[in-house]
Amino acid sequence: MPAGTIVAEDLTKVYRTVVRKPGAAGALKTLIRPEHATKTAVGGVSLRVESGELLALLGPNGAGKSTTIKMLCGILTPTSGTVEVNGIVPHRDRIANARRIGVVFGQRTQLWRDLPARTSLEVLRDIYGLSDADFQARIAEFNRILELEEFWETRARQLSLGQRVRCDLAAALLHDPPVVFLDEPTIGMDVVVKEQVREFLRDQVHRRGRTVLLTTHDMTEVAKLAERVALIDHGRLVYDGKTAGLHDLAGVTWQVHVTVDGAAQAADVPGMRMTRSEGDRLTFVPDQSVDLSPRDAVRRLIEHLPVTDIRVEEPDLEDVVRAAFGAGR
Ligand SMILES: Nc1ncnc2c1ncn2[C@@H]1O[C@H](COP(=O)(O)OP(=O)(O)OP(=O)(O)O)[C@@H](O)[C@H]1O
Repeated sequence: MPAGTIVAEDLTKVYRTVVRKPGAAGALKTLIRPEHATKTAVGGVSLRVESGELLALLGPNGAGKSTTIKMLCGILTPTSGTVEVNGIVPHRDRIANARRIGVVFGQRTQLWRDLPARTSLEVLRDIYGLSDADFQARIAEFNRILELEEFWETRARQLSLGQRVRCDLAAALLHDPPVVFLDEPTIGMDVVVKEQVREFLRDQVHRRGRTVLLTTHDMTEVAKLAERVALIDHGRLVYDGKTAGLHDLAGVTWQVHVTVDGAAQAADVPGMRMTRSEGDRLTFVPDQSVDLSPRDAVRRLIEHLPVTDIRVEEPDLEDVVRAAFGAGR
């Protein structure tokens, strides 16, 4: 398997937890004879990410995204199924795996709280056995987009969230891993820093050919960054394909809003269905049986109606994903 490839087959994780009973007597019972409950957080997920590809893993709270990413990066051992990243089984060969992946958890840091950002990266340089020349070259590369020098001498605990995650990204990629996992990397950041992080990831994928798998709840992020998405719901994959193809899955499509000269009339436009009529304003959607582009729809509407204004509305990705999860249940 080539470096940079992620392959998971039928990946499953069942958590086993102790059922806690209320009250002092309950606590005693739990201690003496604990009862267990099981929870299938991920149930049979198969996916493949090729070298140089960026995949966004989406899903509602509790869908199983973090559990999946933790199995892919070797933090958790799967209950069943197989996983290989860079040709390595991550939970079996943890040291070799750690040298070939980078991991960023948006909510946690791998920096040393009381050390300046620079020193944390220097410690990692020594752990990975990087030469000083390689270290300087890597930092210069990161600096170009992440602007680390602004807070180079600040202790990690005094960094803002955006500064901390920028530094965590540098830390995760310092040893030049082919595969990078990011769990909600931009959570809680302002729009400027979010865009900075996105630009950095785009650069790492397109120019450096890294493979990136990230989880996010931010649909703007997905629309701007990911050509391919995987949707996970109740521990199962409900979609894996092009971001643009999500529209078809959810049955959500573009629509055309038209203003006509005079009062609205019953309009019969081939290949289109009228969904709303208010005064001189009409809304049309394409017939499901017809393969019509928005451009052709506009042409047809102008041919058939006395149009004074026309606007195509693309569906909001947020609505599409909401509809998709409805469909996946
Ligand atoms: N250590 C654990 N022990 C028991 N159950 C767990 C554990 N970790 C997660 N779960 C459960 O497994 C399910 C999947 O959790 P997971 O954190 O993978 O979801 P997620 O998609 O990452 O959610 P979010 O978007 O809220 O971070 C949830 O029902 C969660 O409560």
